[in-house]
Amino acid sequence: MRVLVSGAAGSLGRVITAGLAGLGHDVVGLDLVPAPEGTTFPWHEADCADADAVEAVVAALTTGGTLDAVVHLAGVPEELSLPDELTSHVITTAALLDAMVAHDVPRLVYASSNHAVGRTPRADGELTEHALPRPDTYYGVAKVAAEALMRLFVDRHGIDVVSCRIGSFLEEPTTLRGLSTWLSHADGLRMVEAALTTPAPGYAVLYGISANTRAWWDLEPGRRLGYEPQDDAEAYAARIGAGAEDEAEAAFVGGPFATAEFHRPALGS
Ligand SMILES: NC(=O)C1=CN([C@@H]2O[C@H](COP(=O)(O)OP(=O)(O)OC[C@H]3O[C@@H](n4cnc5c(N)ncnc54)[C@H](O)[C@@H]3O)[C@@H](O)[C@H]2O)C=CC1
Ligand SMILES: O=C(O)[C@H]1OC(=O)[C@H](O)[C@@H](O)[C@@H]1O
Repeated sequence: MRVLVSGAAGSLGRVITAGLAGLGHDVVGLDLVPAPEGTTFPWHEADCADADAVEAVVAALTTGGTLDAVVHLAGVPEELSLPDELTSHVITTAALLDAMVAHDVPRLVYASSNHAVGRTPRADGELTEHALPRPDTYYGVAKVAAEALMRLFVDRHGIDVVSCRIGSFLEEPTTLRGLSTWLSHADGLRMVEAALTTPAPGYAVLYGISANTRAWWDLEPGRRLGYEPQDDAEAYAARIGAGAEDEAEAAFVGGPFATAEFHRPALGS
């Protein structure tokens, strides 16, 4: 497949582009910043929040060729102001969706986040794909809004979207929470590959975590799409130690993002 990967210079982007290229896909990178040294695939430097710039990139890639999918990983993975979050996650997604529809690009794989449902209490039990939007931060609000926008485009235009609500994408888990929420690099690639190749998903959501012994987020939605995680954070449990998890952090899906540390006005400073 020929795949445009936004946020290609980032922590997910570097792993996913290298992995997809290794699987034989024809990868094109897109990022605000230049290609990392040694990059061997084509690269476009543009702001995904700039609709004209995104349109120009997608137009160039679809003139005399086809683009099979976009993997949208561009975005700031932290809590910013509400307007900045909306720009980083919703406006960038909108620019890509508009360009995809204009140039018949049929599939989007999106790096959503557990923080879209981060304020869901752990006491509610297993977290399923049917959890209602329940963000823990403005970051989470923006992921919810991006998911709503993608669903609208699926319904209106018949494109396919797989929204991956990622846990903690790291080389290895570093906290007690991470023993439940870890997504290994190899499983991250398996997740994206499944989301790219599963036949006709329509609009689908999955939880992007590894096969962690301590997981309490449902892996079935991913398995239905062909995502079979192989790694387990438990292998690192001894290294992390038995230190008690902060009670407030353990109480919600979003962990620390759901704590009072992030409480602030939605507008103004
Ligand atoms: N790292 C994690 O554990 C998780 C990440 N995610 C999501 O995955 C995506 C990627 O996250 P990471 O790779 O960790 O972040 P990162 O900060 O390492 O990489 C993001 C990349 O996107 C680029 N970028 C940011 N805004 C852009 C824009 N407007 N236009 C073009 N490029 C832009 C940056 O230059 C950077 O190279 C984000 O959307 C994040 O919300 C979701 C859940 C967990
Ligand atoms: O929940 C988590 O562990 C991760 O979730 C995210 O969406 C964030 O981008 C990342 O900074 C967090 O570490």
